[in-house]
Parts: sequence; C-alpha cells; structure tokens
Amino acid sequence: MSTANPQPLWQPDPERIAKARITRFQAWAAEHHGAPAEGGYPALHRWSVDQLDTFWKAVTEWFDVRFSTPYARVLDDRAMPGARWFPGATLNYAEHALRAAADRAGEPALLCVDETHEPRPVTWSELRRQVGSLAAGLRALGVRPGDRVSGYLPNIPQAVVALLASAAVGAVWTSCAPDFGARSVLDRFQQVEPVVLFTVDGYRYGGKEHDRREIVAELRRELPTLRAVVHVPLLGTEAPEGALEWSALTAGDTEPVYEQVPFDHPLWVLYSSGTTGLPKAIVQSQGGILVEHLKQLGLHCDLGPGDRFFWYTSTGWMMWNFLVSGLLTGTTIVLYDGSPGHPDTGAQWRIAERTGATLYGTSAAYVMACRKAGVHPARDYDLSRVDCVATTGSPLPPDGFRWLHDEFAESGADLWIASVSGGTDVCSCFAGAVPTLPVYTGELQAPALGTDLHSWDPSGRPLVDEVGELVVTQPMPSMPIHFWNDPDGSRYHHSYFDTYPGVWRHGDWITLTSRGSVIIHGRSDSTLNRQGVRMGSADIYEVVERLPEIRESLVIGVEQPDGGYWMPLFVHLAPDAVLDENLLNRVKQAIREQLSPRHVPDEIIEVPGIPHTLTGKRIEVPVKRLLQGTPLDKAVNPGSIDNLALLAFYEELARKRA
Ligand SMILES: CC(=O)CC(=O)O
Repeated sequence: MSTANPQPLWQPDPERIAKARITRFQAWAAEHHGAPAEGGYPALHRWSVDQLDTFWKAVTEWFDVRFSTPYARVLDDRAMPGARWFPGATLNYAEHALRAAADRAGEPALLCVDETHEPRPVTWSELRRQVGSLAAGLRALGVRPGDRVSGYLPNIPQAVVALLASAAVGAVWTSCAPDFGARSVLDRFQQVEPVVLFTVDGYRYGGKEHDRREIVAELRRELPTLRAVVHVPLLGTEAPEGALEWSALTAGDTEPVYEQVPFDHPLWVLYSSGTTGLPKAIVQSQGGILVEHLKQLGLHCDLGPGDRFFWYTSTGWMMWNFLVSGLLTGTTIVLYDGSPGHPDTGAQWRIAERTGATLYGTSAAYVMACRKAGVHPARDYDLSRVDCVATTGSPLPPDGFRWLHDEFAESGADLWIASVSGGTDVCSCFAGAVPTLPVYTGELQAPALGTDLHSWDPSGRPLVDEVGELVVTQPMPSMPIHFWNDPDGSRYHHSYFDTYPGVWRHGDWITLTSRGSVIIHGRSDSTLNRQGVRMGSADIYEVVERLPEIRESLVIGVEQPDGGYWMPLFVHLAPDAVLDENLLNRVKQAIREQLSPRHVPDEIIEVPGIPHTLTGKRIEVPVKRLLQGTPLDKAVNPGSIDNLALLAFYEELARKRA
C-alpha cells in the first residue's frame, strides 16, 4: 500500500514548518517535559502516546488552561471505558472560548454568512455580552448545572451564543438542525428531556423559505419537560404563545458568570445513529472537549488569533461543535447558514473568499462535486488567504487530492490539503492534519497526538500496510463520559468495546502505512454515513414501512471507488402494490419530511424479498459486501441466512453495476 505513492503530493516548506505552532510546542515540550527535540512529528507522536499523562499536562500548560481548582492527577483510572481525566480539577469551557474578548474586544469572533454570502461580524465583546445576558436569563429561568438545553437552530450566531451560555451555566447543550423532521428531533431530544428549547420559526435553504412552525408546535407538545421555549424569528414571525423572545433574553449588559464544574462535567450530547434502536446519545465532558479541541485546533489545524476558520456544517453534525471550538484558540469562526451549492456549485469557495478564510473545511463529496462541475476555485476566487483546505465526512479520493492540488498550484498557491477522520463519538479526529508533514495522495497525514491509533486484525494483532479495524488502545479525553439513559453502560460498552475488551473499536477500516500516514476505507459495519452525517437505517425502515405498500425494506450505504456514496433503498412490496411514480414519490416525501432530505436514498429498487439472519435481523453488512463486489461465499455465512436464494438478486445487481 505505502509503496503505491512514494512521492508526496505536497511538502511543507521550511518556513511553514518553522512557524507552525506544533513546532514551537515540540521545542517547548522538549525543554519543559522531556519530549524529543529531534525527530519531528513522528517522535513527538510516539512520546505523546508513550507518555500520555505528561503529554496532556503539557497541552494544558501550553494553552494555559485555567483550572479554578487544581487536579490531583492527569489520568486516574486508564481503563476503557471509565478512564477519569484530571480528577479534582474544575473549569469552564465557555470561559476559555471567550478569553479573546479580554484583549481583542472589537475584532470579529464570528463572521455570519447566509445565502446572500455577505459576511456580518459579531465582535468578541458583543459575543461575550450576549452570552453573559443569556446565561443570566437561563439562570433566571431556573436552569441549573446538568439541566439539558436544546436548540432547533441552523448555523447562526444565536446557536453559538446558546451553546456558550448553556456551558457557562453548566447546563448540557444539545442541537438538531431545522431540516430534521419532528420524528428525528424527538428521537433525540426525548431521550435527554430538555428544560429549554431554542428554536427558529423556519430557515432559508437553496433560495427558499422553509416554515417550521408546525414542527416546533409538535416539539413543544411532545417534550413535556420544557420549561421555556425561546423564539428566534429567522423568518420574521411573531413569537408563538408562551414563547420567549430571543432579543429580550439577550438584551442585558451582563458579564458572563462561569460555573466552575468538574473536568468530567457534561458539556453536550451528540447523537449517532446505529442500525437498531434510537440514536446513541453521546455525552462528552467540558474538560475533555476543551483539551482535545485545543490540541486539534491549535496544534493540528494550526489555528490561532488572526486565523479565520470556515467549515461547512450544520448544527446536526459534530463538525459544528468542532467549528465553535475554534474560538478556544482565539480564531474567528465563519458560520454559514444555507445550501452548500447555492446559487451555484462554487458557493463555498465564494464564502471562503469573502470571509478571508485561512482554513476552509468541507466534505470530500463537495470537493468531488466541484471537480465534476468544472469549478476552478483558485482561478475564479481570490483564495490567497486560504492556507489549508480540509475535508472529512468520507475519505477524500486520490482524484480529489490531485484536483485540489492542481487547481491551487496553477495559481501559484502552496496549498496544504488535510483529509481528516474521527467521528461524533469523540467529536474529534483520530488522524488527519499535521502542518509539518508531507501529504501523500489519498492519505491522511498521520495519527493525532495523544491518540494511540492502530489497525488490528480480528485477533488483535497490529497491522502495517494492511487493512484492519481502526482501534484506539489508550483513552482520549473526549471519549464519551457515558451515553444518556444507559445506566449500566451496556450500550456504550457494546458500541465500542465488545470486539476487543478494553480497546476502542471504532467501526472503520483503516491502513496505517509504514511511512506513518493513514488510509481510511469506510465503515466496517453497516452504519450509513453520508457526507459525514451518520444515519440509522432503523429510522428509515420505520418511516418507509409505515406505508401500507411496503412490506419490508433494506437500506445500504456503499462507498464508491470514485469517492461517491451510493445509498439504495430496497423495497419488498405488499401484494398488489406497484412501485410506480406515485409510490416512489410518496416514499421519498415521507423520508424527507419525517427524517430529513439527507435521508432520501439515491435509488429505490424493488426486490423479491429481504434476507435475514436466522434470528430475523436484516443482513445489511453482507448485502453491502455483495454490492461492493465481494463474492457470495466470502460475503456471508450461508448457514446464518434465512433465505439464501434472495441474495442472488444483490449479487446480480453488483455484477451489472461493476
Ligand atoms: C471528523 C469526522 O470524522 C467527521 C465525520 O466524518 O463524521
């Protein structure tokens, strides 16, 4: 594998290496903590996992983390799950996110962009004022540390203010994007029982207004724990009866009061859909996210004051939380609320240009779409401030690397391309950006610091230059502290620790190359992951099978060799039903409205039946393997299938598509 691309696509020049924050961190850590001064990133990474406690202590000192009470140890219990980080310490995430307000009050903390693509700044002092006012408002509403505060909000400044105000109070933030249908939102928020809901009346997307007032009314009816609803009038409507006005709650001129909470106090709940049951409600801690994101954003992404950080995301994806954490490094963050391709495919490049983004992140799928559409980013937009284009959501295919590289090289720019990968589960990256390392086509630069990343075979043997399971063998601070409503921890355990006891198995296929880079090959289980948004097949079955014409269904997400993602929905129809235009449209409409536009499959295909295991579970992984071209005898264990003959259909389909 690693001999396939012996020449790097890109090399950082000596000036970039010298200026990189990670270079300065290494020199400082060598002087103060015994890190290796020589050997560059590989040596620093080795040290960071061999001396895990010292590394994280160094991170807190380098970034001047303010503990209001000191910690007794860095890592108390190293067991996974159950590791305890910085016991005894208290701090507040929001206080760190707003630090730059002290000396850069008039500079922009946020640049907010809608589909007009005109950036509107919110200064650090204004952001702090609004957070202070809202935190006081939440306290006045009786919100206490540990209470859940929810947002049904797009990527607008109000969402950032509400997250930070919740964190300031010690409340637990959770959000869904407003293109989520009522069922999707309730499947998430009903689990965590929020006491406050921040909501818009609707949103604009692709040049159209989408009124969400009926859905908001349904959320209010179905969330009995709500004590307050706060109305953000994005479409200019009146607050519904009983709702509070955003403007009233944020009008005060109050210094934020930051609740000092234990390091492992919950910061937010993120959701990740699996193949069965409700989405996993993943809880990450204030301290864990603080230090992990300082490391990722400050050292790996090389962000700091003076930078502008734009990542195309929505509040329903962990990349939004990651984006907000850009504030921790004193960076200006760019919030874009709109369609990724409105009014044309080049939209995101135009936003990067107009906001002066220095790090622009997007999905690999968007890069590939631009390539296909003949967009010429560096020729047609002034991207001279863009230092790094980063991608995630799915691995960036080799053609995507080459296209980005060539487009920028033609205009004389020296572009660092960072393909990164992690997940909602850690709200971070296991591997990705390193400003001081070369980039090889199709590869992530290296495992992240403090991340003991390996590729293992089924018996737990480490592999190099071979595809294996992505595992992390030592704890990371941003691993979930628990799942919500999982009192005995069994769901948490089952999600990551069943395969290799005491070791995090993420569910991705990975290769660690002998030159230290990383290749991600897609999901090793059947979770749907479209442009980084993980979706539960169970959600789709529930909606589709409510239609009387559909007897049963099967949805599969297949990573394509060209970097695309094909998500067919197979339907077994009820007797006499016909898969005509009308039924096709009703299936799509049901999915779009009750889940989200992202859940709508690429194709709906009638099948003679859905195969199951002997215990009645639909067999998603074997069908996925068949569709990826694996021969039948290697894709399934025939003795475990209820009707083997049904698999012939999928085998034939794979043959036709090959
Ligand atoms: C960092 C990531 O891994 C984001 C994603 O693809 O979910």
